[in-house]
Amino acid sequence: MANKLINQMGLPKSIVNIFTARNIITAKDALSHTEFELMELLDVGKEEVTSAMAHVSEVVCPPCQTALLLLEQRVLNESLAGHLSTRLKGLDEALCGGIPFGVLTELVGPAGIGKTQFCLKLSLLASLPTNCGGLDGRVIYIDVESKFRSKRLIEIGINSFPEIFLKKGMAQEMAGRILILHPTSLSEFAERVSLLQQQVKLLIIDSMAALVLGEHDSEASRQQALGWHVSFIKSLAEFSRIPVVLTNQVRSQIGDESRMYSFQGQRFIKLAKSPISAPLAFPFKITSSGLVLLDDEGIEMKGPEINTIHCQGLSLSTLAVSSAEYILRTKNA
Ligand SMILES: Nc1ncnc2c1ncn2[C@@H]1O[C@H](COP(=O)(O)OP(=O)(O)OP(=O)(O)O)[C@@H](O)[C@H]1O
Repeated sequence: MANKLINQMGLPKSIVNIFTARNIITAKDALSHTEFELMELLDVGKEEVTSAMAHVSEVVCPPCQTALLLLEQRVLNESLAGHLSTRLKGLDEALCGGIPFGVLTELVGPAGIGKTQFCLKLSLLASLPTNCGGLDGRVIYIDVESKFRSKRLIEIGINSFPEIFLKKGMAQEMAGRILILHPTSLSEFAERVSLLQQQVKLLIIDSMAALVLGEHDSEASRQQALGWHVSFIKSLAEFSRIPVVLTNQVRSQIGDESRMYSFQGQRFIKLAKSPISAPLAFPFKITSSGLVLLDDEGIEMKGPEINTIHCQGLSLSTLAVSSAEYILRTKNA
């Protein structure tokens, strides 16, 4: 707007010529002066300058918007952008339809909480036909630590969508839509990024931390690499307008990193850092059909508790779903 040309604003030709003669070409050039300076510079009267500047300001000023209009636009953008339904009623409602397209969604929690189980279910949902509520697409599943189990995928499919998975050949067809990659680095994946054009409707990276840790020795170089990785994946999400889900394991400062927690108490999915939802926590369990919410209402969390991940020795164990800034947490959060 500031670079808009004075001679294209519908001002009288006489005044345009005076501006041009004094090398005042754009709206910015004109608006950088006070009216008195312009009177002196252009050698014209106050009335003419005031009227010309009012016209220039009007042309370059962004149109007025009400709060209601901004809200309506946001809702419209959201619905155009789309969501991948998780089929977890409370979570979908809080997320305005599910995992959003075009942005990164991070699943973070301790080992064994259910991040991979959640990813398996999302993969199935993206590959299901649209008349069954899916996206009828292909999925790229970056399985960094070789935790993908096709047997478990089929088990979740049969128990969640028996009408599809029990039909002859359908389980194979659905599973065939999920392409598993085992890159040892993101650069290796980046070389195959053209795969995203082939009807891919979901990208999963399980786990992001492992992808970065595998490539770099020192903490400083990891953090630097993470910045690059996140920008790259963010732009992939924005460019391809598909949901991108990353997992990230929270590790205990004291514990043995490799062992799974036993989760004696209740597991919770917390919705943290969502730009559209209240900070909610949903109790869940894992069954043969995948993650199941025990309550669709959710518990509203007040204060910093929403960003806390509980793991060992506590009754509350958490899987956090967040769709905002990305933080590499290699220590107990
Ligand atoms: N068939 C099943 N029925 C019920 N629960 C299951 C089944 N298969 C796996 N689980 C549960 O899933 C949990 C493991 O989840 P998952 O592998 O998703 O963990 P994760 O968060 O991805 O861990 P990591 O960070 O180590 O990859 C186990 O606690 C187990 O209780």
